[in-house]
Amino acid sequence: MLTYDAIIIGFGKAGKTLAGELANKGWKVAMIEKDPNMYGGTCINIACIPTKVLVHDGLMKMPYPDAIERKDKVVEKLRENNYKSLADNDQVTIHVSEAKFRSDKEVEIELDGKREILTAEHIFINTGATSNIPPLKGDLSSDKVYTSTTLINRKQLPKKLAIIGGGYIGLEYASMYQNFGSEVSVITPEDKLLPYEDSEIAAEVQKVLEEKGIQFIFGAKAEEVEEKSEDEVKLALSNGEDLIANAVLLATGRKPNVEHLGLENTSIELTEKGAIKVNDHLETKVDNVWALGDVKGGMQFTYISLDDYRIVMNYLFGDKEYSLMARKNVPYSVFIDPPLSRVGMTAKEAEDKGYEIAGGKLSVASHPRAHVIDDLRGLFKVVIDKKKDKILGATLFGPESPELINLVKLAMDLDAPYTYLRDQVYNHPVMSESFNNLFAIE
Ligand SMILES: Cc1cc2nc3c(=O)[nH]c(=O)nc-3n(C[C@H](O)[C@H](O)[C@H](O)COP(=O)(O)OP(=O)(O)OC[C@H]3O[C@@H](n4cnc5c(N)ncnc54)[C@H](O)[C@@H]3O)c2cc1C
Ligand SMILES: NC(=O)c1ccc[n+]([C@@H]2O[C@H](COP(=O)([O-])OP(=O)(O)OC[C@H]3O[C@@H](n4cnc5c(N)ncnc54)[C@H](O)[C@@H]3O)[C@@H](O)[C@H]2O)c1
Repeated sequence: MLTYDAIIIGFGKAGKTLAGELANKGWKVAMIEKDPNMYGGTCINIACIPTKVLVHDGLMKMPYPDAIERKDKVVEKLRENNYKSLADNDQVTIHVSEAKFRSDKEVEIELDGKREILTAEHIFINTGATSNIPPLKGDLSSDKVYTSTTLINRKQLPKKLAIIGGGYIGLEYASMYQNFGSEVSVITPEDKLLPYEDSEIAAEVQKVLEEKGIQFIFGAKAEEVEEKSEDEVKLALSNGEDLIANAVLLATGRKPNVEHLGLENTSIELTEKGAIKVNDHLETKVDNVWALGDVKGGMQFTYISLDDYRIVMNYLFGDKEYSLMARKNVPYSVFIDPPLSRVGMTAKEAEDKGYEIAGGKLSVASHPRAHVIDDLRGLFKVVIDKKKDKILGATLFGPESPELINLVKLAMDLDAPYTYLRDQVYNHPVMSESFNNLFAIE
């Protein structure tokens, strides 16, 4: 049996950051990662970074095969950097193996062809999530059926791409592949786009994406996939329509990676949605066994995984004050063209919670910077608590919104009145100066 101070399962954002920090504090750390192509985790290898390289290169009108090649180089470089950051640390041992719990504090791996048991007082589970495969009849192992991971390894641009699911992945891939020149159809069971977003902005997103040429099929599910020819499949939809495509993307959510983890050999419990159940400090039902990132459910973002790391570090070495409850406003962006970004509540959510609200609204086309960059698409909206003059939320659909939203988040976290963003001296001509007008609320 090999004994460590900490065992970390999964080389994801929280896990790798934690490994480095614990090692720097003198802990002997075992990092277990099942796939050497995943050093650094999901984000840099198969998710945020490769997709955003492709989003960028699609906008630049780079030919698709060249963009795929550039994406591979970026990923390789980042993976190598991530590997080195831990491999060069004498306190860290990297084991390449699938990890499986044998008991609450024992983890089995394969080492030099033999089974080996590792133990530690502290164990951190950071195994991420994996694509949900929808219940679809037909051969899902077909070389024309993809997940978000496999589609971006396809070397040749699909002429016709059918996307099942209209969430983050569905929309980002739709926008990106349309920019490269694919004809894209998105099939979604909902009756409109982005049902949880401000409805006026969601309608604007739909209009802009449809103007790009993306087709949306609402209120429908894909039921069966059937090979038509060497490079075509037929999708049978629940509304009776058929769709012919060269590639099908399954973009129907991601589920926590708990399979094969041997949790049945422990007292660790799962939530109804199959995530690892944790308390406010991310500890599981077993003392000193923690779960961080996608595997513990909730919002699935890299920066949430990083913030989970902060919670655990604060608990182990700090004042124990930081927790899930103490986490402030979390912004997010969907990297469609132009991007959609959001923090806090929509007007409807605020009203449903009983706030007396006022709203600010600005068409991107009315702002000078939009003319400078020749992109007039989009709409910005903010929601204010009328009684306290505080910002309740912002939904920004337009160029540079992924940067802008962090300014609003900062003002909200600092509990600043909305007039703070309204009355700032901003430089010019930039997008943030639109806040002078967006927050000019009666
Ligand atoms: C296509 C796509 C695009 C995305 N874009 C963004 C974006 O732009 N911005 C953003 O913030 N988020 C984005 N996300 C979400 C983001 O990628 C995830 O939230 C984040 O990577 C989760 O990180 P994590 O720390 O939970 O673990 P991960 O990074 O998922 O790491 C888990 C690791 O554990 C390993 N593992 C699993 N099981 C075992 C086991 N039993 N033994 C050993 N190792 C194991 C896996 O191989 C993996 O390397 C995107 C996701 C996808 C799919
Ligand atoms: N920019 C970013 O930060 C970013 C980008 C991509 C992914 N992500 C993360 O990855 C996660 C997963 O993304 P996602 O788009 O797969 O999930 P999602 O939960 O955002 O959307 C899934 C969509 O699939 C639909 N769906 C479910 N079952 C279906 C079925 N059988 N047929 C047709 N449609 C079906 C749902 O109605 C929903 O619209 C997101 O929650 C997000 O946190 C983040």
